[in-house]
Amino acid sequence: MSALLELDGAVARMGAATVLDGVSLSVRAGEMVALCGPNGAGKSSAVRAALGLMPLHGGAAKLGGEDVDRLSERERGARAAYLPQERHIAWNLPAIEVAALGAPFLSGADALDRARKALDEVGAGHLAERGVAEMSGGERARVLLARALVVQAPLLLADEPIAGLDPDAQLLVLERLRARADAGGGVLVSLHDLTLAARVADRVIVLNAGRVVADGSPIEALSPAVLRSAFHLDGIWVEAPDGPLLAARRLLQV
Ligand SMILES: Nc1ncnc2c1ncn2[C@@H]1O[C@H](COP(=O)(O)OP(=O)(O)OP(=O)(O)O)[C@@H](O)[C@H]1O
Repeated sequence: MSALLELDGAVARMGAATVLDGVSLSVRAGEMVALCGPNGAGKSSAVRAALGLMPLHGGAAKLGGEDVDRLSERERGARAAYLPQERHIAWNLPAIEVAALGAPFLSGADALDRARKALDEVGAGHLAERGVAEMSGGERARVLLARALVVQAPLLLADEPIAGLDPDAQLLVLERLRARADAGGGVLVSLHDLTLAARVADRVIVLNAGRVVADGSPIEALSPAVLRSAFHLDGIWVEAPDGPLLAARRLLQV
């Protein structure tokens, strides 16, 4: 079966900068892949390129085996749900109506029903009637995740979905994404927390300066050498009761 998402030697530039420099990666059904890397490594760019939201200067981006440029926006939307890093919502609508926007092709009642379930799933059922402009950043993040879950596309791309969330909410969100993969969907999630990435993901892809520098099982990909070269960390993995735990300190000299 072909991958749900594929970047094949993707090259992208912004102004004079090359932000993706021959990136190849894939996400298959049933797989949760964490995209890790330091600030500016190209994680958001890779996600956007995969969705056809950033033009490529070389290589290819495919969704469901088809070149993304050949797909209409409606077809892209049916193949992939996208939770962007940006959490701005222009209109002060109740959370349930914002979440229902993830299912524009359903009747109003069905969309609202699905939206209510998704809000419950992310622990935001109590916020359903509240205007999104009257929420904290973390509450709004849950509403936007609910909107992405409402889409029910085979693939879910989430760009730093746990940034700014409290620890319990971080684990809840990752559990929901994990559940998507366990139910047969593909999930690509960018994460800065390497311990959480190692605990939830089947595979970790590390980007640095627009290149893939590791792709493998979490502990393999986040090896001491990669921690050192990509993250400037002196780190080791230790076995803790709930899974691997990264013990790391900054490298003073690289
Ligand atoms: N509008 C822009 N114009 C020029 N360069 C940009 C623009 N947006 C991003 N970049 C550059 O593109 C590179 C990749 O950015 P990207 O947002 O993909 O990184 P990231 O890994 O998601 O970073 P972060 O962890 O900080 O969110 C960075 O070097 C960044 O400075």
